[in-house]
Formats: sequence, structure tokens, C-alpha cells
Amino acid sequence: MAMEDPERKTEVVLLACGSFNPITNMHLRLFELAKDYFHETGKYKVIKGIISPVGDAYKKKGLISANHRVTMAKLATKNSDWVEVDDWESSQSEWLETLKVLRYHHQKLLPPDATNSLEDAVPLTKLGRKRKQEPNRHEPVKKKNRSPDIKSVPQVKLLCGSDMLESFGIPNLWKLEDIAEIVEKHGLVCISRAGNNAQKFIYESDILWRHKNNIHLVEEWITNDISSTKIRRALRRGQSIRYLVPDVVRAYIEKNNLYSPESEDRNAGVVLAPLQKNASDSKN
Ligand SMILES: Nc1ncnc2c1ncn2[C@@H]1O[C@H](COP(=O)(O)OP(=O)(O)OP(=O)(O)O)[C@@H](O)[C@H]1O
Ligand SMILES: NC(=O)c1ccc[n+]([C@@H]2O[C@H](COP(=O)(O)O)[C@@H](O)[C@H]2O)c1
Ligand SMILES: [Zn+2]
Repeated sequence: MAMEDPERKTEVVLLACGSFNPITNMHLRLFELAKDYFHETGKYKVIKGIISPVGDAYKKKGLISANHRVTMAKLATKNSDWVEVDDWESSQSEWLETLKVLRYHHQKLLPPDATNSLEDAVPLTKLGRKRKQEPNRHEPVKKKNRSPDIKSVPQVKLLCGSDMLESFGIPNLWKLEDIAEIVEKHGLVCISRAGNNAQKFIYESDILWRHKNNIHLVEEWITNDISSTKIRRALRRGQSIRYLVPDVVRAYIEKNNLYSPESEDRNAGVVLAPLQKNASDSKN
């Protein structure tokens, strides 16, 4: 496995989920910061970054159509040779848990016969209590069962800011089992500010603490307080957003007149999809 051979690095794909309403320079920076971090460890090689804008069914207030959000993200990443936009999530008719998006992107990276070979590697007598695997590693457990040229599957790690990590603590927003699977099977990369509430948050959560070796906290030293909310606010007030979002994005917003007091009222009074879903689940 990768760790036994210091020359072989673990390949990592970074997945960022969010509204991207609109995408900002900060979102693009998250990827660069995470990539530098992983490469500085000497153990990982980041091979790809994926931006997955949430679908309209998420129902967040002020969320404009996925069509526009995806287009802007694509414009913003046109000059990146490693970050791309994927619209699979946003083209689903219903809102999807982030875990399902992670699973989908991980599955996509598996060789076509990977699930079969995984089953093959488990002795019949032990079916039903498979050996615990390393995070995200769907290669056969036993080395001798593995063809020598099989490459381990890259890990797909969820890339987020500390606000998303801290949203794990909001009642009914995330299912505990989803959080567990995200940190256990995939891993989390969290970009945080000096001062570090993220560390405290992990300390105070038993589940996060248990898997803290699979949670990577990346310190953002060159702080950057751009958020989509602030961009939309500036636009409503007729203020410039130049140098805060890529220029192609700014041009697209202006051309299509995307953000206004009216667009900010979209989904006003509507319950956010995860809250709706988890509240009705707990009633059943
Ligand atoms: N300034 C920031 N520092 C660290 N992470 C950030 C920052 N801004 C956004 N992120 C992260 O980017 C991802 C996508 O976030 P999102 O689409 O909500 O953007 P946002 O700028 O936070 O938008 P909004 O203001 O509408 O919440 C999330 O994981 C979020 O934590
Ligand atoms: N239970 C879950 O899987 C869950 C809950 C809340 C938000 N999310 C995701 O986190 C992201 C949050 O984006 P915003 O910060 O823009 O609301 C979205 O991609 C959303 O789908 C996932
Ligand atoms: Zn946000």
C-alpha cells in the first residue's frame, strides 16, 4: 500500500460542495491552499479538484438557478489545469446529502471491476464481517490477491471551510451517520483561520475526535474574507465586485443581471431541504 513505499504517494481528489452563489476568488483559493498543504506533507499527490454546486432543490434563500451557478463556476475554472466543475449533483431533481455526492465521485474513480474484486478478496467464511479497510481504499485487502500493476484508487476528500465543519453541530442539518462515514471513509480538508475554532470543534465532538487523523486542518495565513453573501450584497447596492470574483464571472453576472433584491427573496420562508428531510425522517 501507499504508505509502505515512501516513493508512492496517496492520490487525492478534492471535492468542494456548496452553493457557489456565486463562485468567488476565495472558493478558488481553497483548492490551492489544500493542494499546497497535501504536497507539503510529502505523502499525498492531489490529482484533481471538483466543484459541485448544489441543486436548486436545496432551497437556500437567495439561491439562483443551478444553471447560472454552474456556468459561472465553469468560467471561473477555465484557466485551471486541475480544478473542474461537475454538474451531476445539480442535475438531480432532489437535494442530495453531501455523503452521496462523495460516494458518487469516489465510485466514478473505481476501476469497472473493483466492487467484484473486493468481494473476491473477502474469504467466504468471513462474509458479513469484512476486515476494516483504510479510508477510501477499495482495493483488495490481501496483497497476494492483488495484481501487481493495480493502482490504488484515489481518495476523495471533502474540501470545506470551517463554517461548514461547524455546521455539523446544527441540529437536524446533518445525520450523525453521514458525518461518521464522511470522516471514516473519505476524509475532510478544512480551511480555517488562525485562532482555530475548528480544532475546538473537533475536540468537542466524539465522532470527529475519533477520526481526527482523517481530518486535515489547513491554516489560511493570507486571510481572505470574501463570501458569496458579501458579493450579492455589494451587487444589490450597485457596488463593484471587481477583483473579488474572476473577471469572466463578473461580466457574466452583469450581462445576465443575476443578483437583485428579487433574487435574494427566492426561497424566502422555505425550509432548507436537509432540515425538511431530517425533520420528517425523525418523525417517521
Ligand atoms: N472565506 C472562506 N474561508 C474558508 N472557507 C470558505 C470561505 N468562503 C467559503 N468557504 C467554503 O467554501 C465552500 C462553499 O461555500 P459557499 O458556497 O457557501 O460559499 P460562501 O462564500 O460561504 O457563501 P455564503 O456567503 O452564501 O454562505 C464551503 O465549504 C465554505 O465553507
Ligand atoms: N446533511 C448533509 O449532507 C448536508 C446538510 C447541509 C448542507 N449540506 C451541503 O453543504 C453545502 C452547504 O452550502 P452552503 O454553505 O452554501 O449552504 C451544500 O453543498 C449542501 O448540500 C449537506
Ligand atoms: Zn457558506
